[in-house]
Amino acid sequence: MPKLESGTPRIALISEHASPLAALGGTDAGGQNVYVAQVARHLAALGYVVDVFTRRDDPGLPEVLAWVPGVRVIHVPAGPAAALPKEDLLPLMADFTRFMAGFMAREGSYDLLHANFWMSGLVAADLARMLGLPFVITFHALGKVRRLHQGEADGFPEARLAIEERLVREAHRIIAECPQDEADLRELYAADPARIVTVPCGFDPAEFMPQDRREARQRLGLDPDEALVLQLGRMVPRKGVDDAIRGFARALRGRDLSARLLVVGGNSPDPDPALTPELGRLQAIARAEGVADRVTFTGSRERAALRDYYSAADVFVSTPWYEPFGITPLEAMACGTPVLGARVGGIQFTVVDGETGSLVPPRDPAALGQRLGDLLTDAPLRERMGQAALQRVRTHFTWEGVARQLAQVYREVGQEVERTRPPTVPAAAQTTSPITVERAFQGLIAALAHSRAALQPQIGAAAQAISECFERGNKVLVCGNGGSAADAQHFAAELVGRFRLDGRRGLPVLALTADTALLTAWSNDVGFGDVFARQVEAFGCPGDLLLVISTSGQSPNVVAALQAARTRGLTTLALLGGSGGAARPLADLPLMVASTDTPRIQEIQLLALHLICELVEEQISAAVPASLPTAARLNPPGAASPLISALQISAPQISAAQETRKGANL
Ligand SMILES: O=C(CO)[C@@H](O)[C@H](O)[C@H](O)[C@H](O)COP(=O)(O)O
Ligand SMILES: [Zn+2]
Repeated sequence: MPKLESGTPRIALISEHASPLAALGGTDAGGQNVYVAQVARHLAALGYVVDVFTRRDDPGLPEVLAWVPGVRVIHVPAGPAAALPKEDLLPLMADFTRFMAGFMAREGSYDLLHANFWMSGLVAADLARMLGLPFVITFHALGKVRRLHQGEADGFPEARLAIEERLVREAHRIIAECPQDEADLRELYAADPARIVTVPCGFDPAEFMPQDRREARQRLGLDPDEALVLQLGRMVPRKGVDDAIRGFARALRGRDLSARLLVVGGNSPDPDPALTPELGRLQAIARAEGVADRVTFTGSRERAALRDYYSAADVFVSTPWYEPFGITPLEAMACGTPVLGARVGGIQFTVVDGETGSLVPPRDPAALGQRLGDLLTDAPLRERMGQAALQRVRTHFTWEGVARQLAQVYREVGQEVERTRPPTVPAAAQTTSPITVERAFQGLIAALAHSRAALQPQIGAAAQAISECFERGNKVLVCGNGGSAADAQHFAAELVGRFRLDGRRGLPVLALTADTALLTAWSNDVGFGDVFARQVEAFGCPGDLLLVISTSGQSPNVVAALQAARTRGLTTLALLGGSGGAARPLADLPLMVASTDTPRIQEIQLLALHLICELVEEQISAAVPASLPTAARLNPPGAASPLISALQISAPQISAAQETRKGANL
C-alpha cells in the first residue's frame, strides 16, 4: 500500500519566506503564514508527521523547533539570518535546496513535498527531480496575475514567470484556492485541468467564533453605540485600504450616522508611518476625505485579539484590487460579521452577494460607499447576513476540512505515483541512494567553485613549466599512490601519446608507478617509503621536472621523492588537496584543490591534469614557426630535441622563472 495511504506519512511543507511562527501584520506576513501554520497543525491532527521548512531570518531561531505535536519547524540557513524582502530571495533558493537535501539525507526523506509560493516550488521541483518524490504546490499568488494588477510595481525577478510555468508543468497537483485561481491557472498558465484541485483556505473554529458585540467592544475600549466598520490585514497598496476610506467617507455623506472605521494592521503595534510607509498615505487620504476624526488606525494586533475586533464590527470591509484567496473575510464571517468585499479572487467565492454580505467592483469607492451606507442603516439585514456567513464558513471553510481535502489529494498523488512506478526496478537501482548522488554533485560543484580562483593560474604556471622543461630537452617524472598512481600513468599516456593534437612528436614523461618488477622488489626488500625517490635518483637529471600527485600531501614516498628531486636539481610540482601536508613546502609550484574529500580532490586533479596536457599542446604548437611546412612543424627533423629547438625561450629565462617560483613558495 502506498505510504500516503497508511501509517504516518511524512510531509514536508516548504514555505521559504512565510514562517508559521510569524505574526500577522507585516508586509511579508499574511495569509500564507496562517495557511502553512494551520495546514501543518491539522495534517498532524490527522496523523501526518509534518516538517515545515522556512528560511532562518533571525539568528535566535534554532535549526529544528518542535512546534506542536507532530509538527517541527526547520529553519533553513539560506542567506543572512535577517529579515529580507521576498523579492530578494530567489538567489538563496539553491542553498535552501542543498540544505534540504542534506537534512533529508540525515533525517530521512518525505512521502510528499507540498510547496507554498513559487520559490518554494522551485525547491520542491528540484528535490522532486533528484529524489523521485511527488510534489504539490499552492501558489498563494501568481506572477502573471500580480503583473496584470501591479504592473511596474512588481519587484520580483523576471525569472518568476518561467519558473511558475515550469512548476505548473511538473507538479503532481496544483492546489487552486478558489475558482478564480483555477481559471487563472488554466487561462494564463495553460495548466492541465486534470492536475488542478480547488481546496480553499480556512479558519479555525477554536480561534474564531462570535463574541458578544458589546463585550468585545468593551474589551477593546471602543464606543458601544457607534456603527463600526472594520478593515484588517496587511497594509500594502493592493489591499485597497484607500478605497475603503474613500467609500466610508461617501457612506457618511448625506447620512446622519455616527460611525467609525477601524483600520487594523501595519508593521508595528503602534500606528507609526515611519515603520509602515503606507500608513502615512492612508492618513493623508482620511484627512483629504474629511474623515480623519472618524478613522482610527490601530497598528498591528496579536492574533489572539482579532476575534474581538471581528466581533465588535458591524461590517467587515475588504476591497483589494485582486486577492488570490483572502483569509480575513472568512475570519470575519466566522465571528458572525457580514462582509462587504470586492468582487475579485477568492472573496467573490467566500462571500455570497446579498446573503452573507455584499460584493462591489474593485477600486470603486462610490459603489462601496453606497453599499456600506445601506448596510450600516439596516441592522436586521446585517443580522441575517451575519448568521448566514457563520453558517457558510462553518460548513465549507474550516482548516480541519481543508486538511482533509489536502490529505485526499496526497492520497490520490500517492496512488498515481504507485501506479506509474516502473514495474521492475532493478535491484541495484533500489538500493541506490539518490541523496548520495546529489551530495556528490553538490560537493564537486562546491569544491570546483572554491578551487577555481587559485587553481586556474596554478594550472597555467604548471603547463608553462612543463613546456619549458620539454623545450630544454628535459623530461618529466610523475608519481603518486592509488588513484594518483593511475592519474600519473594517465597523464604520461596523454603526453607520450597525444591529448588533442594529432601528428606531434611524443613528449618525454615517465610514470614512476608503472614498473611492477621494480616496485615490488624494492618495496619487498628495502621499503615502500623511497620507492619513488629511488627512481628519481636513477632517472632524474638536473633540469628535469618531478610532478607528484597526492590528495593528502602526506604519503611518505611522495614526500621522499620531492626531497630527492630537490637534491638532484629537478623542478618540483605537486598536485595536492586539503592543506597540502608535508609535500607542499617541498614543491616549487604547489597546485591546490580546495577540498578535503579525497574523491572530489581526485576528480578535480584529473581536470587539472587534462588542462595541463591541453595547454602544453597549445604552447608547443604555438611555439613552432608557422612558416615551416605542417609536417615539419609537428615533427621537425634534426637534433635531439627538434621541436623544442623551435621554441624561443632561453635557458636563463627558465631558471629565472624557477627562482621566482621558489621564492614565492618560501
Ligand atoms: O583512489 C583512491 C581514493 O579515491 C585511493 O586509491 C587513494 O588514491 C589511495 O588511498 C592513496 O594511497 C591515497 O594517497 P594520497 O592521495 O593521500 O597521497
Ligand atoms: Zn579513487
